[in-house]
Amino acid sequence: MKYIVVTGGVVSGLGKGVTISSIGRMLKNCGLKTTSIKIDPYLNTDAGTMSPFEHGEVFVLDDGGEVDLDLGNYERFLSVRLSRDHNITTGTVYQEVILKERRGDHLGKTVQVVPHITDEIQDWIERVAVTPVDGSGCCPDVCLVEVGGTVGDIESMVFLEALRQFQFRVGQENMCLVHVSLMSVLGSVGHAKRICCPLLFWWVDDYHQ
Ligand SMILES: NC(=O)CC[C@H](N)C(=O)O
Repeated sequence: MKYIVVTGGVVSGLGKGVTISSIGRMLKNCGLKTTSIKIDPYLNTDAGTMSPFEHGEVFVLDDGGEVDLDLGNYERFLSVRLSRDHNITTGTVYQEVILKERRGDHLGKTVQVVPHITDEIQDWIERVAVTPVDGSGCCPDVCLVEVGGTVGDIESMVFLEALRQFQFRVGQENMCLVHVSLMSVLGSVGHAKRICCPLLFWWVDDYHQ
């Protein structure tokens, strides 16, 4: 399994979803089976209770999951059928970890953001990535993962840390990063200011070690 992670920088609404959908479509046209996962760092467990003015229309999946509109683009571009598990939010991850804690899965242990939340995110991605989505019953070859919002959002940090660790779990040769960012050129300076996304460069430096 190969993973392509797409993040965004500076402002949202730059087209991460369309970037994922387009990359996925090109890979599909090359004969690869593609799937996708959308991470929404907000606390809501789904998009169903949010006003369309917040994040756009709510897309309803075959299994009734009310999710971010990006999943609608993935379905249309990649000719796949996704499930509610293809949308991960901070709310769903914490809910799952707290459920396990209450069930006694971690008895005697301190349940923490690292490693319990970060491990849950990685387990979740690995589990859902292999789910057949194109009706053929075959496991996909490539999983595209979109991190919603921007890398500068505090609520995104746990997902970025999980994905940073994920490269070591799956092997760096199996994961690549695409960053969609606004590179502003200030009139007085005359060149693009890459300092606009410092968090990402910390992440990428680690990625290429
Ligand atoms: N803060 C957020 O979770 C942003 C989610 C938003 N749906 C996005 O895709 O960017």
